[in-house]
Amino acid sequence: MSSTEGKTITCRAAVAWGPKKPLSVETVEVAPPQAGEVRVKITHTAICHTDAYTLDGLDAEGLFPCILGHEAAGIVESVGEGVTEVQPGDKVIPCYQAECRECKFCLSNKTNLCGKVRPATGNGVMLSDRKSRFSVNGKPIYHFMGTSTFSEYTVVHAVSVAKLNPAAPLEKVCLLGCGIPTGLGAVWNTAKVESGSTVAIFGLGSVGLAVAEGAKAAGATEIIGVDINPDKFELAKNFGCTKFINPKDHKEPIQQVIVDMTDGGVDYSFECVGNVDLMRSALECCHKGWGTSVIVGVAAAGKEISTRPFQLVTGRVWKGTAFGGFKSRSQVPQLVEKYLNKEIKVDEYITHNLPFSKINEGFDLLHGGTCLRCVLHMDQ
Ligand SMILES: NC(=O)C1=CN([C@@H]2O[C@H](COP(=O)(O)OP(=O)(O)OC[C@H]3O[C@@H](n4cnc5c(N)ncnc54)[C@H](O)[C@@H]3O)[C@@H](O)[C@H]2O)C=CC1
Ligand SMILES: N[C@@H](CCC(=O)N[C@@H](CSC=O)C(=O)NCC(=O)O)C(=O)O
Ligand SMILES: [Zn+2]
Ligand SMILES: [Zn+2]
Repeated sequence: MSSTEGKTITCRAAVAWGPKKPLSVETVEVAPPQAGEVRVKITHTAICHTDAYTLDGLDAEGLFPCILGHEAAGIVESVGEGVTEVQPGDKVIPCYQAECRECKFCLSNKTNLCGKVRPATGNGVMLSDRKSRFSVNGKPIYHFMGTSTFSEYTVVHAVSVAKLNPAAPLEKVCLLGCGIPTGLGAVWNTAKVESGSTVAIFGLGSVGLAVAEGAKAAGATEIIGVDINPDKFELAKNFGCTKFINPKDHKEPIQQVIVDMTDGGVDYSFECVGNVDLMRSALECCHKGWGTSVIVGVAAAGKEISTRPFQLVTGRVWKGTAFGGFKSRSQVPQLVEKYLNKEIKVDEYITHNLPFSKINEGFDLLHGGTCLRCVLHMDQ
């Protein structure tokens, strides 16, 4: 039993007071976990583009003030009534895609989505009482994605906690909380890329590179990387890309360039930017009759996709993925094992490490074009 069990913890957190405002690292109060909840001491958290997307005011569900962060790892500090699957001292990853294993989504083999806590997490509160566990001098601060990992301590729903192998290095496996599983799973679960396939990847950030790694592992023979930043291409080779295209080097639409170079189009494409025009290009570069395009990128509130219906009538498939289609509590531990067995990369995605106190520098790095993932160390 921890000395803080049942008590409010006062700790550091990076508060987003409003859209486009720098985060403010300050003292927050974190209330004890209620029934069905877990309080986690976050040891390491990365910054994902989706954090920046919400901070920039682009998130339809964005609420302020809030504590962002959703790609992290830590150690259970205490659990609320009825929680039996984890206990204080366990190494865990908070999962924004919950897995209650009871709702109709969880009972379906067709999706990794879960309906139990999503109505609460989309409103920045906990399910049991529709209230927040965070406050600053008594003023409530919203949760984010049911994770809020930009805090030394956070409270999450027990159905959102993946228990890890105690041998897992938290400073590395924190990245298995979002981007890497999303890219790998987009290939393995959502598209189900077969050996010998041709693949096009739009956007060679962490997610796009994980798509490349997943496609290579699936036996794809041609993996075309598309990015407007040529500095990404050398790096992308190490993840499996075999060819590169910079749309800025071509007058024709990028989808035509790809159709011309692949005898009619690719078998699979993945949009990993969040740009609706690129989503159209990604669909239209797919092969007639069977080509499948997966939307991974998160587009700003209000944005919509469009294409000619004829593209679908003639056999192309347009789909999307959330967290790569992985069922979180069940499969994140398996991904950790794959990492420990050197079957998947993690270290290669970490380009920067910073103390938590420098979180705003971490966001600047994200926008700089040279950072894949920056890991924040919460004890610094
Ligand atoms: N669906 C899901 O579950 C998840 C979605 N995401 C989303 O995936 C997207 C990618 O995430 P990250 O890899 O972290 O982002 P990132 O910003 O690191 O990578 C984006 C890449 O796209 C390139 N790019 C930008 N505009 C382009 C254009 N017009 N044409 C070609 N390339 C272009 C950039 O140079 C960069 O290399 C984001 O929208 C993020 O919100 C991230 C994690 C999970
Ligand atoms: N609140 C956003 C939702 C944006 C989105 O699509 N989020 C992804 C994860 S992105 C992680 O980096 C996701 O899993 N969506 C499914 C879900 O249940 O939210 C908006 O409203 O646009
Ligand atoms: Zn993310
Ligand atoms: Zn569920």
